[in-house]
Amino acid sequence: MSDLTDVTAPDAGALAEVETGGGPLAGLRVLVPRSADRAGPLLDALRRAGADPVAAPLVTIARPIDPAPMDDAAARLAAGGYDWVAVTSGFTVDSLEAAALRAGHTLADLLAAGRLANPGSTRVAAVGDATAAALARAQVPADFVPVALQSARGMLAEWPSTRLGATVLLPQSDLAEPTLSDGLAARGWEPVTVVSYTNRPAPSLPPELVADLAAGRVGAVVLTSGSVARRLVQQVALPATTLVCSIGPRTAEVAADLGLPVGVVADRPVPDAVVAALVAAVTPGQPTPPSGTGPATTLPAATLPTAALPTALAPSAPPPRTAPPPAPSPAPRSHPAPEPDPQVNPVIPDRRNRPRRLRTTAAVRRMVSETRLRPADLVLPLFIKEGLTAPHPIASMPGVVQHTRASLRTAVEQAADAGLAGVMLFGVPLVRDATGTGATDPHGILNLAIADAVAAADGRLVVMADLCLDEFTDHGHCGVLRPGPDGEVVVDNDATLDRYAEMAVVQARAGAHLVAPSGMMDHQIARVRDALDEAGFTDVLVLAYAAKYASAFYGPFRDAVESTLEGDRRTYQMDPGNRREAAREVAADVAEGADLVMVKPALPYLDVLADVAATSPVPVAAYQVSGEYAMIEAAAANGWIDRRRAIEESVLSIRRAGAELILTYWATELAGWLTEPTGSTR
Ligand SMILES: NCc1[nH]cc(CCC(=O)O)c1CC(=O)O
Repeated sequence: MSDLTDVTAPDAGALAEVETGGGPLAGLRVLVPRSADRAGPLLDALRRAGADPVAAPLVTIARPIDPAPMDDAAARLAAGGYDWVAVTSGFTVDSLEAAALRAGHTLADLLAAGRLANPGSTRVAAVGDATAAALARAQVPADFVPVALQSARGMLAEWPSTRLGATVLLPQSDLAEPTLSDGLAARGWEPVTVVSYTNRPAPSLPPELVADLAAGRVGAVVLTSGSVARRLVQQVALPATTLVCSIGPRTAEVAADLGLPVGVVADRPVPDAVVAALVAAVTPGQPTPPSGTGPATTLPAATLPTAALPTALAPSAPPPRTAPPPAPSPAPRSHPAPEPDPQVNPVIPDRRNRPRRLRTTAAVRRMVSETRLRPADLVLPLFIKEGLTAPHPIASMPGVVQHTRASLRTAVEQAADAGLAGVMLFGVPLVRDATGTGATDPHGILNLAIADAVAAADGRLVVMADLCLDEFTDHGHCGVLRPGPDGEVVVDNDATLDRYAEMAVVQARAGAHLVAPSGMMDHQIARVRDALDEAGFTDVLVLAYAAKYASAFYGPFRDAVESTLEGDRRTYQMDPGNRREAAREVAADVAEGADLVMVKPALPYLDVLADVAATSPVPVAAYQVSGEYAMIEAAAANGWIDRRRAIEESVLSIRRAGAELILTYWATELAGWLTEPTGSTR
C-alpha cells in the first residue's frame, strides 16, 4: 500500500540534468520495478546519485475490470455522500480523475460539488506527500496527510478524531490489505472500499536481467509493494549479497515473509528517501545510525550487504568503484543491538527533523502552544444556601463553600474581576417537597440569588442558573415521580417538563442570562425554549446538559447541595459506557434549540467531548465536576501531586479535547494564574 505509485508523474525534463559517474551510489546497478515511463522521478534521483538504474515492471497497473463501482462512488462524492475520501496512491488519483471525467467533471469540481451539497463533508486524506502532490496536480488540496509514517498504518495512527458513523470512501488497489479499512471501522468510522485499480503480474523479466539478478550483477533492488516482492521471488532467487531496499515497513514485512531479507527501508515512499536509504546502506563503515538521526533504517549488520558491493558493480560501470575500506572496528557495546520489533514502526526519521527544537525554551514553547486558556473560557459554579449567616465549608470539596447571599455577591464580583465567562448558580433550600416547589417560588433561594448575582455582576459576566429539581425535591430526583406498573418509582418525564417550563420562566424573571437544564429529561430543551419564548424571554440563552452521564464523580456535589437522593439516576442520566449515544443527545438538544451543549463530567469523558466538539454546530461546554475537583485536592493535600500543575493540566486537557467553555470550581483561582505575567499555564 505504501507504494511508489506515489511518484508516477512522468517528468521528462528532469532527465537532462542527470549526471553519471560520481555520486554516493557510483556504479551501483539498481532494479526499479516499474516501466520507464512510470518510474521517471526515481530513475532520475538514482542517476543523480551516480547509480545505474534498470527499469523493468514486475506488476502492471490497470483499470478496474468493472468501472461501475467507481462511477457510483463518484456520483455519491458529488452529492456530498462521504465525509472523507482517503487516497492511498497516485494511481487512485488517476482513477478518481478518470471517473470524474466520465461523469463530465474534473475531480476538483466533483469534490467541490460534494462540499457544497453537504458542508463539512468530502474532506480529502492523502497517504503521503507524493500522493498529496498528485492530488495537488489535480487541483485538489489534501486536508490530511500523515506526518510520521506515510502508509496505511501511518494514516490510521494519525487519522483525525473519531466521528461515529462518518463515512470514508477508500478507493484502492484490488490487492490492498484491509489495514486501513478495518482500522477505521474499529474506530467507529464507516469505510466504503472500492477497487480503483488492479495489480496484475507483468510479463516475465527479460532473461538477461534474470541472469544478472541471479548472479548478483544487480547490486540493489527496490521493492515498491508486496505484490512486486511476490512477483520478483517467483522469477529469480536473489543472492544474499543483493541489497533489497523497501519503500516502507509493510512492504519489508511482506518481503521478509517471502524469504527476501530487506537490507534497508526508506523512511518515506518518495524517490529522495529511497536514494538516501540506499546511500546509508552502501556507505562503507557507516554503522546503523543512532535512533532519530538517520535518514533511513538500516537493518541489522548481519543482513547489511556491504560485502556485496563489488558484485554490485556492472563490469563496465565508469568509474570503477574501489573496494570498500575495512569497516572500522565497532565501538564496544555494553548491550547487544536490539532486534527490530516488527510491531514497532522501524522508521528512523530524517536527522533534520528534531521536534525537540520547538521545546527548547519557555518562550519558544509559548509561541507554539496549540491550546490556550483564557479566563473567559471559565465558568465558576457557586452554591447558595437558604438561611446561612456565614459561608459554610463543604467537607468533601475543600476550598468550596455554601454561600450566604452576601458572600455570593462577593464571589460573583471576584469572578467578574478575574475575567471569567460566567457563574453557574445552584440553590440549597431549607424546605423540600415532592414537586420541588421552592424552585418555582420567586422568593426561593435560587431565584433570590440569581437577582443578587445579576446585580453584582453588573453586566461583566453571564449569570447562569442550574435548571433542575434535585436540590428542591424531598426525594432528591431531578423530576417529579409517579408509581410504575410494578409499584416502583418512576421519574415522570412529561410531568417534569411542566415543572422545568415554569422554573425557566421564574429564573428568567429573576434576571438569569442563561438557564441550564441539567435533568436529562427528553425534550427538556424544546419545552424550556418554548416557555421562555412565550413569556417574552427570547434572548435568554439555553445551555443544554446534553451528554450528562450517571457518574460516581458527582459524589461531593451531593454533599454540597445536601442531596437526599436514595438510589441513582440511571433511568435518565447516560450510561458511562455509551459514546455513540452522546451524539444522539447532542443532536436532539441542538435541534430543540440549545444555544450551547455540555458534556459532563469532563476528564473521564474526553473522548465524548472530542466527538461532540468535532461535530457540534453550537459552542461546547464541559463540566469538571465535584469528584474531579475532590480527587486533585485530596491528592495535593497529601503531597502526592503538585496542586497547581495538576489543576492547570486537567483544565488545559479539557480545553484541548475541544471544550470552549469549562465549568470548574477552580475558575477564579485559575484565572488569576492565567493572567500572571509569567504564568506557567500557556
Ligand atoms: N442538578 C443536577 C446536577 N447539576 C450538577 C451536578 C453535579 C455537579 C458536580 O458534581 O460538580 C448535578 C448532580 C447530579 O446530576 O447528580
